Amino acid sequence: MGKTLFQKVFDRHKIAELKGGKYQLFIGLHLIHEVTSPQAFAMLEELGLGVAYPERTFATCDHIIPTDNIERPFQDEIAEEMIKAIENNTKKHGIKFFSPENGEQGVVHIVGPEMGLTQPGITMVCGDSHTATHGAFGAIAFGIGTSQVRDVLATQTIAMSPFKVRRIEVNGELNRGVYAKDIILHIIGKLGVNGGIGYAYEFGGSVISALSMEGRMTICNMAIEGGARVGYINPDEKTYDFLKNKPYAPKDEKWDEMISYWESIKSDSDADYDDVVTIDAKEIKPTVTWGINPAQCIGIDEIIPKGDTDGEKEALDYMKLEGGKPIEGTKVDVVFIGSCTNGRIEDFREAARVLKGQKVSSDVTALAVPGSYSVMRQAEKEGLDKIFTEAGFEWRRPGCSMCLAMNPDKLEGDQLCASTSNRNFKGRQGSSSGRTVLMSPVMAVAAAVTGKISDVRKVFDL
Ligand SMILES: CC(C)[C@H](C(=O)O)[C@@H](O)C(=O)O
Ligand code: SF4
Repeated sequence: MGKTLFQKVFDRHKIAELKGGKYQLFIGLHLIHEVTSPQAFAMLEELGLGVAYPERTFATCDHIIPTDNIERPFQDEIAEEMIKAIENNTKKHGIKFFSPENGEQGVVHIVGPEMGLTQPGITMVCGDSHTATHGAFGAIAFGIGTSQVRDVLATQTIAMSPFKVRRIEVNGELNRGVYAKDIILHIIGKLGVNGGIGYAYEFGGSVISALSMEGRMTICNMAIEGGARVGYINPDEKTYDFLKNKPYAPKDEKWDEMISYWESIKSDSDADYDDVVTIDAKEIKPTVTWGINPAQCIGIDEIIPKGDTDGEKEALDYMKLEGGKPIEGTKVDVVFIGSCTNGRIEDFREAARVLKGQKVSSDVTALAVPGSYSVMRQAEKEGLDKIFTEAGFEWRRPGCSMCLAMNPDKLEGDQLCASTSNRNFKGRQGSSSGRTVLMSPVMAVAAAVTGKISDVRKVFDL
């Protein structure tokens, strides 16, 4: 029996066998941000320890950063303290900081790949649950808690048990108006928010292979929303083309050497999976959430569940939606295009393509927030920002923004937000009664233009 990429990469990074089925695993790359690193550095300080491999650690600031007025000091004192802490900690320990001042800042899961730090066959961690995003390159990447951030800073290793591996194959031809976001929402809808607990998800099949690297990142980004801490895709030519010439990508002979390593860690064709799920692309429609977790989703032309279970009742109640009715036509107050799920250049290109020449509905507030300075610069170079602003969107500076509202971008009261982010939990977007409906960027544009949750296939000539 052959091995999966997960098994090969895990085995290669094992240092020692520990008690209870755990291993000490070497971590190739550690990304840090301002929310989960300050206490980790404080714990190191208390223990009198330094950072073992500062050259394998990279920092950015994303959650708390304002997206309109980025003048320092930030108006919010806590935000200012947090950015100061990461500035000081990175300086003290000789860690590279992708700052707004040097024009390299962005959401951590967008910056890693665009810098060429995210590479196939590495182990990587970040004190952030959406770290599996980097699995799109064939890395074994997962989120860790603050005490593990401390451990990785101090030792560059972590204690963990391997995951089982579930292969999720998506084959066939995608329907019109269906994007990576719809695919992953559909998968989570099918397998549930807890379906992936204990598993790494290996995404494959002809539909996944045909996706761009941006689309693949959207898929892996949401693995955790299905309970899987790791989500990955075997590397291929697209992966290598994306990586080539990125600032931290291997160069010259090292590049050729790495290609042979990357090829060697792909899952074998006879790999032994713990589970296999096959999905026919024809089943997948433009998908939206109607509830309070990402598995509570339906095709845009489907009916909201009636509320037969307590979970459904709770969700309908919170969302102020009526079971048994269509979701299409529900009034939208805010539209948010951005986040580490859908804040990449391809997302803004596709959103701008359908938005061009249209106007945001007069009662909708619409934000377009690039995932990083690099995305922002590229979008502006292509004139995409103009398309957004002329339509009535606000074009902002990079950050997590309204994805979780640890910054001034927040919903008010029970506003309903059509959002390209990854979580529709209660209160997620900054108001304790705010409502989130997850969808793809083009669906968000359709919502912005019509002021309602709409079927993109009816609104635009795709
Ligand atoms: C703040 C951070 C720890 C958190 C995470 O772990 O994912 C955030 O990024 C999120 O998306 O909820
Ligand atoms: S964009 Fe959202 S999901 Fe991504 S890291 Fe920021 S807060 Fe978390």
